Amino acid sequence: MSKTRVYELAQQMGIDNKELMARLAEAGVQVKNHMAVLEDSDIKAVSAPAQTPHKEVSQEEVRVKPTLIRRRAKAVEPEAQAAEAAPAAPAEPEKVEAAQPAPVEKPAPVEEAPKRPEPVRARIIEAAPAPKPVAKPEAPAPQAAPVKEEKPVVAEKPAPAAPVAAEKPAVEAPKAEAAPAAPASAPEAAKPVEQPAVEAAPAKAPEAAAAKVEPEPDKPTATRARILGRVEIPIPTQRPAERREYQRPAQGERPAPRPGMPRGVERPGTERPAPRPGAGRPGERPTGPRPDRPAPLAPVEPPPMMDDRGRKGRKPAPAGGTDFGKNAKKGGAAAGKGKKDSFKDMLDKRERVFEPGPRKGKKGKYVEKVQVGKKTEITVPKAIKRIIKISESITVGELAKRMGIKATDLIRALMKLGVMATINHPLDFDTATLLATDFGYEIENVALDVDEILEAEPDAPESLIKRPPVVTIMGHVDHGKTSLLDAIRQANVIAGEAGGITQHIGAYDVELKGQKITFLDTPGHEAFTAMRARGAKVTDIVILVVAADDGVMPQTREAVNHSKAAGVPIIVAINKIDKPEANPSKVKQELMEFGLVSEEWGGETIFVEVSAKKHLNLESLLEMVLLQADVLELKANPDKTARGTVVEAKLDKGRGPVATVLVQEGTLKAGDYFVAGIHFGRVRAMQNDRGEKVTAAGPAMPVEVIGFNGVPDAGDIFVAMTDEKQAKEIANHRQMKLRESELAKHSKLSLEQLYEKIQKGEVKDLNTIVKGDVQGSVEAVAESLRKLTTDAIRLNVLHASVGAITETDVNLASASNAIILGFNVRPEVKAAALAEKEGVDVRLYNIIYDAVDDIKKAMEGLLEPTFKEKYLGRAEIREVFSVPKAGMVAGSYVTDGKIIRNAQVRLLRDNVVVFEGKLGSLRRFKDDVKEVATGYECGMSLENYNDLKIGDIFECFEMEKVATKL
Ligand SMILES: Nc1nc2c(ncn2[C@@H]2O[C@H](COP(=O)(O)OP(=O)(O)OP(=O)(O)O)[C@@H](O)[C@H]2O)c(=O)[nH]1
Repeated sequence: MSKTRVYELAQQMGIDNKELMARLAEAGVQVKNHMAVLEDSDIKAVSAPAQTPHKEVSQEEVRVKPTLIRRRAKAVEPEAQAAEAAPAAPAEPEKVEAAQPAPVEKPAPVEEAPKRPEPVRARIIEAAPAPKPVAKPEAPAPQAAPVKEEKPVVAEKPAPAAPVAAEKPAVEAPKAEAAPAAPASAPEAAKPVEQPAVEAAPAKAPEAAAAKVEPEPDKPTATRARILGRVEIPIPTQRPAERREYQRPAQGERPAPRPGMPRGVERPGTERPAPRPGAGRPGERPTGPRPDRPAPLAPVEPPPMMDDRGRKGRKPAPAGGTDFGKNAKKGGAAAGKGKKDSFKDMLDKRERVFEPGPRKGKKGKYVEKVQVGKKTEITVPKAIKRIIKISESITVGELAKRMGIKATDLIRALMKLGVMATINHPLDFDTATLLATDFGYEIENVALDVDEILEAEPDAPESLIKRPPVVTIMGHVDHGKTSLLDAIRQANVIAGEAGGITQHIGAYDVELKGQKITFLDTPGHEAFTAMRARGAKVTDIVILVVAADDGVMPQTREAVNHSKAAGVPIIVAINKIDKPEANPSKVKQELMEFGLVSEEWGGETIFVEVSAKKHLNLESLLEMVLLQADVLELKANPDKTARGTVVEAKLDKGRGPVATVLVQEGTLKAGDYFVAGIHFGRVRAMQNDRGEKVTAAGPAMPVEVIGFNGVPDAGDIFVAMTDEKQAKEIANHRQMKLRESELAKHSKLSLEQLYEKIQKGEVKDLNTIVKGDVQGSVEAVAESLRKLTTDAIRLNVLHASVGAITETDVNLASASNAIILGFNVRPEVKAAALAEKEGVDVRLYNIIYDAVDDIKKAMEGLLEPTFKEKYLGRAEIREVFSVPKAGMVAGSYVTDGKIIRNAQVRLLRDNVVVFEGKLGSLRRFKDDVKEVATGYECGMSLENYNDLKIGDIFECFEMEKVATKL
């Protein structure tokens, strides 16, 4: 080769000029620079077999230590190519560690291997120059192992092992299409299996080399490469290689590598797997790529991904796609123009795709849209809308809503005024006005003038007709009030409506000679007073019962005073005249001092001597009542909407709230709307005291009305209305008023309590809440308790109503440090639990006097350590059986706690105690058991009590001795 210059040869050899010059120097050829012309002999000198491997462009091997070779080479086998393709590897200066020096038999250089134990650094030579050697057919020819010469890897220092390695690749040349690193014959040189690392780090060499491979694909097939050793592959730090199946292409159908697109890039799945630890024994033949293992050095994701993304319109990347980093440009340039993206580009592209940050894309897809929001316009309502109409009061939340502001702002404004309020706090007209003004609003009070609406219109005299008198019986304890009422009623029933079943509805009417008399069935002045305190004027005539054998007693006196205060005429019934010791005269005499002078003694008071027991003079008593009624000229207009008074009320499990209404004027008809106290409703049904259904009730007729929305209080004025809306409004209005007053009362009370405690030291207030089964007893208890107030202790009844003790009651008690007194009622399960938690004392009684007695003792500090009931559990009756000998047995389900055989038990029906005593039996299936826990069924019977009904509740408890609290 004449006129071959150094740089040309270097190019042909795929090495750089310096290196060639160094080799030339080694070979004794002196050149000045890369432009120097070389003689053929010179060229031969540097192309000597021993050195050929070094001249290989696409492979380098370095013996790092005796047992380790670092090598970078282009694979001969497809796998190898693929591996190379894993071009993600950083540029060329890849360092690969070969496991062993790979002892090789044949080629001489192999033998040298052991002689060169010193580690050598390998370097991949750029692929660009590699093609040239291929073009030189003679280069490989001269040597026994021409293939070796084509080794793509060139060690800085000739590595003897390299040639050895080169031998094998030859065999695999046919498949070596992929061995882009090895031009033409090169494929053989690079033993793919051995150099995973190399493949991982292939430079651009592959592409260029691959292109050259095509011309002589079959050349290398003659021999088979041998394994020199294993290459230790550094653990990739970039990104894990993808695990893909490698499919070895069939011989002959090897596709020509496209220029600019390295094999590996196209087929990333062929990355060579990492050698297993310990697998790198010298001479061990590689088993080929292990597709099941991830290639450790496959830092770049396969391009197909990009293709898959279908991103179009991107500028085609230059060839030399495996280049990265500093070699990227170079490689790209060297490889010429490719149609595909370079890896770097692709990587960039990929990054772009996944980049979370805003990025300006072609379509603006990733451009952050900064939209400037439209400024909210603050609208000012028209003057007419700035007037808020309220009805007496309004809650904080509602006022805020109407003004279009936040409730918190309003609460803040209230705090400035010194009012701590919640969103549901009611504001009166004045406060609301004050607040609204601050926010530019006006408040208009459109409150209902309830009194005006409910005011009874005066009736025209001609519309008034005679009505029956309403009578209340009063008297001292045990003087026979109840007996007299019963006797009158009994006599009346027998005389008139035999067969009628008398009902306790709190009032009833009797008839005498065609004239009716209505009796209120709540004897005692407490009830009378309580009703009167509510503004109810119900009673026309009072029958004062005085036992002829006992005379005037304290309560007799009270009754007289109450009656007089109410302006109600009194008819005195001297009872028990059947008794031998009866002394009616004494009674008359005693009553004189109260201004009750009998007619026979020149007075105006009617006295009738009766015997409730013997039914003596009952008729004459009634006659006197009618006579008195005549004197009173009791009249009413029946032809108008009804007005009346609630006499008694209760919550009936089946029918809901039920109240006995005494109609005082007008006529109440079924279907009428009405308002009663804080409740309203519509008359769904009515029945009289004999349980008969009635459709209309005229003046002085007591009827039980169903259709209330809540349980009214005794003494509530009942007004029938034609307008439902109005009835509802009035009731709601009253409710709000009541709440306000209760709130005020409670806070005032506790403040006073605190003040008094500070001022008076020992003085205490005792707050109570009274719950009972019927209104009458509740009123009576409340009244009795109030009377217990002494100089030392003031007794307050905070709340008294009909029904079970609820959580609300307990809460109120807890807040006011009150005790709860229950009469024939029980706490609901949740209420009992809450009471326990809050430490609220709940005392349950069946007898009013027991309660009063307890309170009295407590107030006097005489309350002895007592037994307190300990709640154990509840069971609900699901089925009732009649068992011979045993009586009624209840199939029950324990809903709470446990039922204990020997504990005490009470039977509750609608939360009212109907029996208290002991269990007769407690069984599970056929066995007697000591206790049954929650969730189990059992059979229960009561000792001496058989009135068991489905739905009744057994409440199990035991008595515990506790220290007195009060
Ligand atoms: N001998 C006799 N005994 C009577 C008569 N009326 C009532 N008694 C008895 O007197 C006792 C009390 O009678 P009640 O009707 O319960 O008296 P009360 O006034 O209703 O009693 P309290 O409800 O406790 O206020 C009972 O034992 C009655 O049997 C009567 O006319 N003659």
